[in-house]
Amino acid sequence: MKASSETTPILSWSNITYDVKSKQGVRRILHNISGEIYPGELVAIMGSSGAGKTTLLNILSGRVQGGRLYGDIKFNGKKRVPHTFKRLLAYVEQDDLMFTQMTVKETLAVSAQLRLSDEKYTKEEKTERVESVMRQLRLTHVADSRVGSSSGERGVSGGERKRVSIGIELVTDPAILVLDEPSSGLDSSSAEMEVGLTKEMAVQRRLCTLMTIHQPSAEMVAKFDKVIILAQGKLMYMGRVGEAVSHFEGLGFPSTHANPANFFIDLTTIDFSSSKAMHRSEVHVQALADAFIKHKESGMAIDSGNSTGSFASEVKTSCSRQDIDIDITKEVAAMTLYEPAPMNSWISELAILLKREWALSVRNRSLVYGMACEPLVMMIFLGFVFFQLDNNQASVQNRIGALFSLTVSCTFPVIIPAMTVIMTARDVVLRERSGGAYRMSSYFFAKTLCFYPLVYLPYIVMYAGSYFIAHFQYNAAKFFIGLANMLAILFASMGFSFVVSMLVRSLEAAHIITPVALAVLMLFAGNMSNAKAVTPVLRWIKYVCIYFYAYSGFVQNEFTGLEFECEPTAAICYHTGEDVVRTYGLDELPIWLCIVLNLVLGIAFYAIAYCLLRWMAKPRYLWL
Ligand SMILES: Nc1ncnc2c1ncn2[C@@H]1O[C@H](COP(=O)(O)OP(=O)(O)OP(=O)(O)O)[C@@H](O)[C@H]1O
Repeated sequence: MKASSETTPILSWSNITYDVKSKQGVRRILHNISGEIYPGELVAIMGSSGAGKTTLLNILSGRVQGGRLYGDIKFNGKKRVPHTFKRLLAYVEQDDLMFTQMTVKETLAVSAQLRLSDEKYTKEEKTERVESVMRQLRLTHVADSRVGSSSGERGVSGGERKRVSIGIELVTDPAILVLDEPSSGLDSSSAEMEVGLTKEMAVQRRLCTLMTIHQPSAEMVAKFDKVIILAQGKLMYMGRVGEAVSHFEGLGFPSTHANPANFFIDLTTIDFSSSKAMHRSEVHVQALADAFIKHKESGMAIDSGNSTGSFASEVKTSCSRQDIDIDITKEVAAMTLYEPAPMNSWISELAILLKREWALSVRNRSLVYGMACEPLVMMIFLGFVFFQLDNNQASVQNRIGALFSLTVSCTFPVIIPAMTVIMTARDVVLRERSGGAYRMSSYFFAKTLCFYPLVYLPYIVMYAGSYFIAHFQYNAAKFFIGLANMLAILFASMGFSFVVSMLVRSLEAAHIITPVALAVLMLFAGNMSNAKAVTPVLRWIKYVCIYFYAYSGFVQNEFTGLEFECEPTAAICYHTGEDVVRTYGLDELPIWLCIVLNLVLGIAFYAIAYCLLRWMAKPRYLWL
């Protein structure tokens, strides 16, 4: 594709300079980088590891966070407006962040349904868009296969998965496609196919495509319209591949490689083998950067006859001829809290997300079986360890133990799996959110609503089963009050799992922190310590403790109205259930208030989790 000189570049940037703070002071990551891309061009950013490829890509995509950014970026010749620009730019991340249990077609369909406006596209048009993207990306034959993952979950191949990632973005019909290392983790033929298809789309859709790439094959390089070569954050070259080779040859570095990419990388890689070698290659890179500035300024290739040999030897011996950093355009990027505008109504988002979340939940076999089996196992043990409780003094201890086990079983087995599921999905959700796919509130509702049937149904069976097997007080009112108490602690437990999922960064850390936090809270339930005799300074904890309210509710509900036999030899004898409740200090709050307070705690947990999710998902980008 030939870029016509009379068209305006779709994206142009000048004097991009990016600094970050490091222990040694300010570190310059990019130095005065300028360039432009025209519609229909496929441009590759190349350079060795740490050259600044991803940083440049992120800056141009408006995704850089932190640090100080200078320069100027224009979209279609004008200053970029975050809302318009972000809608027209599609960013494909290096890691394929997708829901592994969804099929290829479902994944693309959800993206189209959420990200294409209902006002502009009919359902049929959205479906046709998905079909056309699948055809274009050669995904039709795997349309109904699960996406899977590279870490063992069965699904499509690595190349197909990468193409699904691209498809998710392409269904929105962007003007600019940005890909971070699209070939990483792929074998050479898949990587070539990837670049080939990207080139095809660039031509067919007049899509401007910018990608970072490490070490492309000669066949891949031949498909690039232009290359941007970076080293140490400095621009070594930007332009056509063939001209790049002659540019460097003109500077006295003849290519000995069949693959131009290897030549560029060899020429611009910093040699870290010793401090002397490092200094030498830094001087070399600086000289190449200066030479390119000169090349651009003169507007023509350096006459090889004049400079062959002399430039190369100059590079080897001298320091930089000009400090390219002194000419920074002092336009500093401001932090923008870019909130992508939703494409569709809240209800329509909720309906799409509910369908997807439900499909994800029921396809997660370990979650479904785990959630169903754990309460049933608990029911059998609770029922038969405390089988047919009677009214002797031993039954007091058994009731106390059974009710505490019931309380605890409504926390750990719910919180840990729910937390794992929420945290595993978090990165995909944040990716979707950064593309403006939906509001966080609709996602939050869909996620919570899908958990309820999975959790509540098995627990209701567990409660009813253990109630009758253990023979708690047979009384309809008591049965339903106990059930309400259990549903309240389950509600609070799920809220708790959301808070931990939003508060803790890594799943490993969450798996350590959560059991410790729950074990501490358990001390305040009123079983291990007397609810009224806790160390005064720590007593407030019981009022934010889901165990305390639930246990208090269960104990009062079961014990009130019971009378116990007193054996003549018994050292301690409880005559009535009320005596037990009083002795344990669990008569402080009426049962209805215990239920209400657990619901209030649950609502508070959900509210905190929602605020944390919104805060986490709110993109804070430096914007030029
Ligand atoms: N926010 C930051 N804080 C500190 N250092 C940073 C930051 N962003 C980038 N860097 C550093 O800047 C350099 C360039 O990083 P970048 O990820 O852009 O390189 P790259 O060319 O994409 O490398 P690779 O091919 O290995 O991914 C690296 O040394 C990196 O550690």
